[in-house]
Amino acid sequence: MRIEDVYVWDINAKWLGITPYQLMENAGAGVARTIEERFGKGLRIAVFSGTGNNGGDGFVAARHLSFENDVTVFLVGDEAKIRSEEAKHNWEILKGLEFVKIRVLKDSAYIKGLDLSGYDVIVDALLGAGTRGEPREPIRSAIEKINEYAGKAKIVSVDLPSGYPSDVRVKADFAVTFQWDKEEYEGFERVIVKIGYPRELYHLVGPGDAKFALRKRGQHKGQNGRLLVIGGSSSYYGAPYLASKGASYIVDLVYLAMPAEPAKRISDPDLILRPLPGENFSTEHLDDLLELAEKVDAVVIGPGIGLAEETKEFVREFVRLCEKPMVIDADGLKAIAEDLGVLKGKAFVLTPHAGEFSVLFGVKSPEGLIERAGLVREKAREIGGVILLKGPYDVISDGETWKYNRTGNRGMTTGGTGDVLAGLVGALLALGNSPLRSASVGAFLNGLAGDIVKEELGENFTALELAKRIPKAVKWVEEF
Ligand SMILES: NC(=O)C1=CN([C@@H]2O[C@H](COP(=O)(O)OP(=O)(O)OC[C@H]3O[C@@H](n4cnc5c(N)ncnc54)[C@H](O)[C@@H]3O)[C@@H](O)[C@H]2O)[C@H](O)CC1
Ligand SMILES: [K+]
Repeated sequence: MRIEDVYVWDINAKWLGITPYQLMENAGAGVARTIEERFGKGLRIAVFSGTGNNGGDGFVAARHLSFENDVTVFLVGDEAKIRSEEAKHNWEILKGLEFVKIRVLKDSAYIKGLDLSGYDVIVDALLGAGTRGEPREPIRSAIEKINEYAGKAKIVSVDLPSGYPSDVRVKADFAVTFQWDKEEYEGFERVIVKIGYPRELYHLVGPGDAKFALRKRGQHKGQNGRLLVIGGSSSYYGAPYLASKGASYIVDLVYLAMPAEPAKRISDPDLILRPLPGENFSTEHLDDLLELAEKVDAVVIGPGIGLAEETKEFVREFVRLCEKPMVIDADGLKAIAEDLGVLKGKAFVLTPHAGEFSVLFGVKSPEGLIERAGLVREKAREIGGVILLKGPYDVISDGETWKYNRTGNRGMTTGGTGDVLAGLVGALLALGNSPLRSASVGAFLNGLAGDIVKEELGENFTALELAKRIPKAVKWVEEF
C-alpha cells in the first residue's frame, strides 16, 4: 500500500460514512493499546504532539493512556494552528482533564532545556505522513530532545518516526503504523494496528479514486488530454456523438472521426469533426486514422461503428497497429471477438455489457458479484488488459485486482449511456490514468451523472441529458 492510496481510502471511507473522528480514535487507541501490551501500566508517559493529524492521534492516545498511567502532553507549536476539526476536538477534550498535564512548547530554546528523565515512555506524534522536507523549528528541537533519551526511555512513534525520511528523525524503538504497512516506509520497526477500514475499500470505487483521476495536469491547452473517438456508420451517428460529448467535459480536445455520410448529421462546436469518405469505416481509412491517433493521448473505437465485414476488418487492423491506450466498445467488441490476438501488447479497456461479454469469451457472466468479479478477472488476465463489465453493479479488473461500482440507477438502461461511459473512460485514459483507474472512475462518474439527472428529472431521462450532467458530477467529486 502506498501513501497516495491511503488518501484515496480515507475519502472513500468518508463516503461510506466512516468519519475522520472514528479513524483518529482507532489510531490513537491502537497506539495506547500497543504501549500497554508491550510495557505494562502505571507508567510515566510523555506524549509529544505536532499540530497535524499525527499530533491528533497523539491526543487520543494520551486520553486512552491516562486511564491507568501518568500522562503529560507536550504540544509543539501554536495551539491556534491545530489543523483539522478532529485534532482540535481531541485537544479540547484534553484541556478539560485534570489528570492529563498539558504544556504548550513554542520556543526552541525552551525545548532544548527540557528534562524528560522522569518518563518511562515517550510517544512521538510530532510529524506523520504529512511531512514535507526536513523538520523545521521548533519541531526539530523536539526531535533532538527526544533522541537524547534513546536507550533510556522507550520511544514509540505514531505512524512513523517524526522527521522521516530525512536524517533528522526520532530514534524510535518502533512505530505504530495504521492498517497496512506502507511501501514507502523502511528502516524502522513497525507494529501494524487496524483502524476500522472495511474490506469493501479494496474493491469499491468511490470519490477518492475519482478525485485522483481528475487532477488537472497543466495550464495549457492540450495538457489536459486529447482524445480521438472513432465510430458511426450508415446506421448510427448518435453513439459516437454521445461518447465524444461526454469526453468533451473532461479533456481539452476531442476529435470525432466518422464516415462522411452519418457525419453530416453532427454539428457541435465542442467537437472537432473529422469526416472520412464513405458510409462505413474500412481499411482504406487506416492510414489517416493512425496518423490522427498520433496527435492524441487515447482513442475510443467502436460506438455505432456497425458490423459490416470491411468495418470489422478495419477495427481489428486499427487496434493491432495503434500505439495509444484504447477503449473498445460496442460493435468494436464484436469485431475483435473474432481475433483477440490483436490486443496483444496493447494498453486497453474493453467495455462489454453481459451480452457482449458472452460474445467475446463464449461464457455467460454469473449473477453474484463475487462470482462475476472472479470471471472478469480471469478473462482480463487472459487477454492482458482491463475489462469493464457493465451491469447494475459494474465490475472492473486488470487481471490482478478487481473493483466494483455502484453509482447509477434503473433509468440508465436507456440507449446511449454506455456510449457516454466509453467516452468518459477514454477521457480518463487521455489524462494519463491507468486503464484500471480510468475504467473504474469512468463507471463511477457515469453512474453519478445518472444519479444527478435522476434527482432532477426522474428516471425517464436520455443519455444526452446524462452527458450534460457530467460537469455537475465532477464538481460533486471535487467538493467531496
Ligand atoms: N488514514 C490514516 O492512515 C490516518 C492517519 N492519521 C494520522 O494522520 C497523519 C497525517 O496527518 P497530516 O495532518 O496529513 O500530517 P502530519 O500530522 O504528518 O503533519 C502535518 C503538519 O506538520 C507541518 N509540517 C509538515 N512538514 C513539516 C516539517 N518538515 N517541519 C515542520 N512542520 C511540518 C504541516 O504544516 C502540518 O501542519 C498520519 O501520519 C496518521 O498519524 C489519522 O489520524 C487517522 C487516519
Ligand atoms: K510520528
